[in-house]
Amino acid sequence: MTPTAPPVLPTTPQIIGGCRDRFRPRRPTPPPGPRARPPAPRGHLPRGRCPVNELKVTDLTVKFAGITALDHVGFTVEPGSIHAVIGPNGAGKSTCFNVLSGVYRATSGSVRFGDAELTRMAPHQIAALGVARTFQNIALSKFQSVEDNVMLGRHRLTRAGFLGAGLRLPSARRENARHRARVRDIARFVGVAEYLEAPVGMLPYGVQKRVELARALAMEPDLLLLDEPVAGMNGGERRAMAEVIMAARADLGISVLLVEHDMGMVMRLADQVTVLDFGRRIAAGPPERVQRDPAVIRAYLGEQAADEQTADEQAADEQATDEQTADGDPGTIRDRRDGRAADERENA
Ligand SMILES: Nc1ncnc2c1ncn2[C@@H]1O[C@H](COP(=O)(O)OP(=O)(O)OP(=O)(O)O)[C@@H](O)[C@H]1O
Repeated sequence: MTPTAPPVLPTTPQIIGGCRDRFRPRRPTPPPGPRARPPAPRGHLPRGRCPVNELKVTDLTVKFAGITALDHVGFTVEPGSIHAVIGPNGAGKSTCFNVLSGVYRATSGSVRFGDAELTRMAPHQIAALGVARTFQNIALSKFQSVEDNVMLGRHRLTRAGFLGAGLRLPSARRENARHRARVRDIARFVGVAEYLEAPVGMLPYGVQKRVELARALAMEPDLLLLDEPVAGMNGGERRAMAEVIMAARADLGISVLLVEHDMGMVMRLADQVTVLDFGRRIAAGPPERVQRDPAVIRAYLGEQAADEQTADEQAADEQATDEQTADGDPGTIRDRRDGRAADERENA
């Protein structure tokens, strides 16, 4: 089956409690032409609030027996921005995500989301603050329908207790209907509405990944943590997912922190990038700057390749990279350890 692109609804985008002005995408809209970005899908997701909380990671250290997976790492995710954490295999990206979502305990350091200190919280408490995450490997109930899977994301917003729902009290039925209507809105937003009745396990991989994103959005998050959202996808599926992520930020004002190996995706989506290597932060800044950073090139390509980049070559690279970046091309960064990013270039 071929992936289905999210629909572009023929409506004026509804932005949502004034979020649009406040969280307008920071990069200028590219001019029309062959390199113009496709329009983001428009949704109907009324929200009563705008995210105002920044995520501030300070001096975060995580040690496993004998291994320092994160070593005094720090970065800030501004409200309404897309921030990428990248790095070669084993750099500490997943460990970082697992601390932010309460799965791992930090050895030291701080993770603040607004006024809350997340390092002392359990995953469900962090979720209750409006932090939702997706996983590297799809974590959905394969035998349940798309609708029921996305409904699981509404759990923390459900007021009717187990008894009320079991007895099918009128108030519980009304609430259930409201949540299901919202789930349908969200399914339209991410482009999976046509699959609502289908068991998740029957769907193509790219659609399943979008269902997982729909479930995270069903939690009405202020911050989305996306762990390799396009891993294993083909080119069409990647583009569809990229559009949904951009729409979540642009139309809903949701902040996004993503870990991704696909450098084309990172360069295209991220406002800011933090680069880790062997648990340390080796670079940070806008993607255009980070991809030219010698420490980053060294981390991905190795010492020799970095040394071979003479001043003349760098000047030539810069010009080429500017052109590639406009196309979402990964540019100079490739993964020295598994070559995945390089293979993914043509699909970006
Ligand atoms: N639960 C754990 N127990 C022991 N060591 C761990 C654990 N989780 C991660 N590590 C180690 O911490 C280091 C960082 O791993 P991590 O998975 O965070 O890297 P990563 O950047 O996400 O890599 P990848 O891109 O391959 O997913 C690695 O050396 C890894 O072996």
